[in-house]
This record gives sequence, C-alpha cells and structure tokens, in this order.
Amino acid sequence: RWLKDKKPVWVWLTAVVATVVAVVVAVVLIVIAYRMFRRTRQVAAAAAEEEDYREQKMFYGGYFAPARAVDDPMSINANMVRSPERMWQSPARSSRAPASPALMRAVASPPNSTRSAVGLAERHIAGLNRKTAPVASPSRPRTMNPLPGFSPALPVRLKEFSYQSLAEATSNFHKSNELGRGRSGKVFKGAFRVPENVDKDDSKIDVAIKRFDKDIDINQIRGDLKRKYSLKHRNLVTLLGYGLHKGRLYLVYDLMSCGSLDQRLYSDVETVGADDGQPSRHVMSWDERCNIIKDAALGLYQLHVSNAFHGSVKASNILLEPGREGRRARLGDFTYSKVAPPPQEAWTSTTPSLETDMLDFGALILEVVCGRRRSGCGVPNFTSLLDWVWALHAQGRLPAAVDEKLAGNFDSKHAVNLLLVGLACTHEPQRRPTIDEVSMVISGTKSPPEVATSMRPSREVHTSYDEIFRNIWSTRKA
Ligand SMILES: Nc1ncnc2c1ncn2[C@@H]1O[C@H](COP(=O)(O)OP(=O)(O)OP(=O)(O)O)[C@@H](O)[C@H]1O
Repeated sequence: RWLKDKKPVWVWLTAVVATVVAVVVAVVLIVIAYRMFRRTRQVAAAAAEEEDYREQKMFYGGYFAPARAVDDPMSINANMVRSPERMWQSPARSSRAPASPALMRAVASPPNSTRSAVGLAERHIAGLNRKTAPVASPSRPRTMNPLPGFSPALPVRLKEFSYQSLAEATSNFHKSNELGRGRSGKVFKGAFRVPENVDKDDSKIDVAIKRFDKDIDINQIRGDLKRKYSLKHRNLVTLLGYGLHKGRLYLVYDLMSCGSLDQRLYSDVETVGADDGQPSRHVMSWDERCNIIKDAALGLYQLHVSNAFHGSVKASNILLEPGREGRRARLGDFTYSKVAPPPQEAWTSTTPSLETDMLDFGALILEVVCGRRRSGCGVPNFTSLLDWVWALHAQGRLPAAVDEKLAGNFDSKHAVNLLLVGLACTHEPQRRPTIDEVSMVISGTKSPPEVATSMRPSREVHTSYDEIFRNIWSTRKA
C-alpha cells in the first residue's frame, strides 16, 4: 500500500531510520539483559562461595579450626593442565604433559602464592575480615579452573583426640553405632559435645570415626598425619582429626548421613524415609546419578590439582548427604600420603597414581550409569562390567548398558557420553583423559572423546587399583 501511495522519500528514510534505531535499541537491551543475568549468576556463585568460606571460618563453632599459615602441601599440579587443543588428541601423550608457560610461572612463584589452595584461603579470609564486597573485591581469589560448580578447598588443622573422648563419642564403640566395615577397620557414628555451645542447637557435632584394625600397619598413615592438615571442600569428606591409642589409629571424619553410594546404588529396597515403616522400592533417579558423578568428579579434581591422588576411588568411598534436589556426594577416605606420585621411571600401568585414579573413576561412572558392580556385574557370560560395556560398544549398542531399573527415564545422549568417557578412562594410562576433561564431559561443556572399538585395552590394564591394593595389603599383612 505504501508503494502504491507513492510516499515521499523522507517517509521512507524515516521508516528505515526508525527500524535501525529499533534494532539497535533491541540489541542494546539484549546485551544489557545478558550482562545483568551474568552478573546475577556471578553474585549468586560468589554468595555460595562466601557461604562456604564463612562456614569454614566458623567451622563447627571453632571446635575444628581452619588453618591459617601452613607449609603449603598443596600446589597446583602443573601436569594436570593442558591446552585445550591437546585434549583427547595425542595418542603418544605423556602422562606427565608439560604445563603451559603461564602455569609454570605460577607454580614457580614463591610459597604462599595466591594460586595455592592455602594462599587462596588466606586471601579469602583476609578479604572477609575486611568486609569486602563478594564480587568486586580485588583481594578475592579467583577460582583456579573453569569447571562449572568448582570452588577450591581450604586447609583444616587436624585435631588430636584422646582415646577417652573417642570412646565417649561412640558409646565405647558400641555395635549400634556401627556404620560399616572396610578392609582396614570399622566405621562408627559418634558425637562430640561442644562445650562453648552447650545451650545452643549445635551443642553436638556428629562425626564418623574409623577405627583401624589392630593388625593394620599404620606407619604410612601416621607419617601422613604429621602434616596435621586436611582439606575442607564441598565435594570431599573432611578428615577432622585423629587419635592413637595402643598402636591403633582412629580417624575422625565428617558424618555423611546418607551412607555410601554402594549401599544406595545396589539396593533398590529402602526402608529409610518410608512413611508407613514398610520397605519402599526406590531406584536412584537419573538426575541424582548425574549429580553424584559430577560431585565425585569435582572432589577428585580438587585432589588432583592439589598434587594428590586418591588411590581408592570406588562406590563405597563416595559418601552421600541430603541436598536441596536429591542426595549430593563427597569423595571420602583420602589422606595426604598420596601427595606426589612416584617418579616417572618407577611407573608401571598399575602403580597407584593420577592415572589409576582415572581408571577407577571411569569404572565408577560405568557402575553408576549401569547400576552394576564393576566385578560380578550380573550379566550372563560376563564378570567384569568393563568387558560387558566394551562388548556393547563394539556392537554399537551402548544405550543398552544403562540401568534397566530406570525404565527408560534417562537422557540417552548424556548417558552415552558418560559411558564413552568412562570407557576412555580404561585406556592405557598415558591415553586416559584427566579429571578436568572428564568433568567437562560430565557437565556437558565438552563432547566425549572418540572411543573406537579397536581401542579396547588389554586385560592387564583393566585390573582395578582396588585389586592391586588388596594384593599389596595382604602382602603387607603377611
Ligand atoms: N564419613 C562417613 N559417614 C558415614 N558413613 C561412612 C563414613 N565413612 C565410612 N562410612 C561407612 O563405612 C563403610 C566402611 O568405610 P571404609 O572407608 O572403612 O571402607 P571401604 O572404603 O569400603 O574400604 P577401605 O577403605 O578399607 O578400602 C562405608 O562403606 C560407609 O558405608
């Protein structure tokens, strides 16, 4: 109609200018909205971090004190950081890949550098003391890595407990307080009284106390405890303290009220929380499984960037607690004894190291996705879960590995990604992905690696560290 009306040129010009202005205004508004959204997210993340640090500062009302100045046992592990273009690609990649020059400079910087976990903690606490704003403060530490949801750990000073206080906390290690049994001892539920909080709600601190068996050689762990520090992190079960009595070692940990992953994953009957007291059927949901894998990955990432390895990543060492949206997980049962793996010349594919952690973590991912144990997986003709999943992968039927109890209620693309990254962790050591790579696949910020069916590793490489550890343990006992 406009054309027919033969409007004068100035009308056309005005229309064009108005359109351009409208588009520019729209773009500006979108940019402003996006920046505000990002800013809100940053503030929320900073507030969560702030909360973490505040909690750390007042760690159980001062009963377990946060560390302030320590000989930093934690420094960024240069070997963990690689440039993105090198990820997945280099078959001949050295497991001790050289760090980027920037990182090498950071690592070479003086002790108490702001890049160490301790430095970060101290700077942060100092920042809090000055009541600085969460985001704007120049003294606030930056998170060390780009993983979504990750914040660095803080050091915690270990407390030494007398046998008397440990016995009192557990009613003399009464059977009714027993939480579980591992290869090296029993774990009991306990509670310490906090004298300064007698009239308050938090007058008791619930803990889990691991009592090592009498015949366990505790020298390695005892040496480890000389460091007197542990880590507090939302994805690690903090070691709070220890006790020694008549050659027996006791370790005191955060109590994780929902027990361990193996107890929940492999039992689909649950009495806890049933309204009528009758056992209720409960299958761990897909979202909960994804959260647990993510939490465990962030916990392991914290250890690996701290130059430590775990050495026993398995479902019984993933401990659970209630979260806002289902249970959340923490990686438990680690000590500092595993800081600084042996020199490279001394490595074999099975020497406990960051790489064996990755093998175990890959097996853990498969266990959670498939809802089956890594050995004795319950599939006819297969004992090893890894063998079964590799076989399905060879047939192009990976989704069939997902736990059938989920009755199809899962995101099949994400499930396949998890299975692929789990399989990639079972490659020979130097080709296994690192925990930062795995974490990115888990959080969906990176695609999984190519896993050709021909890449299936030899059986020796399949050997879980757990089995090796059992052998070492029995040799030691002998
Ligand atoms: N902090 C904790 N909070 C709650 N329960 C715990 C805690 N630590 C351990 N447990 C329970 O105690 C059980 C035994 O733990 P423990 O660490 O001794 O054994 P493990 O990891 O199975 O074997 P090991 O460490 O000897 O190889 C766990 O499976 C878990 O159910």
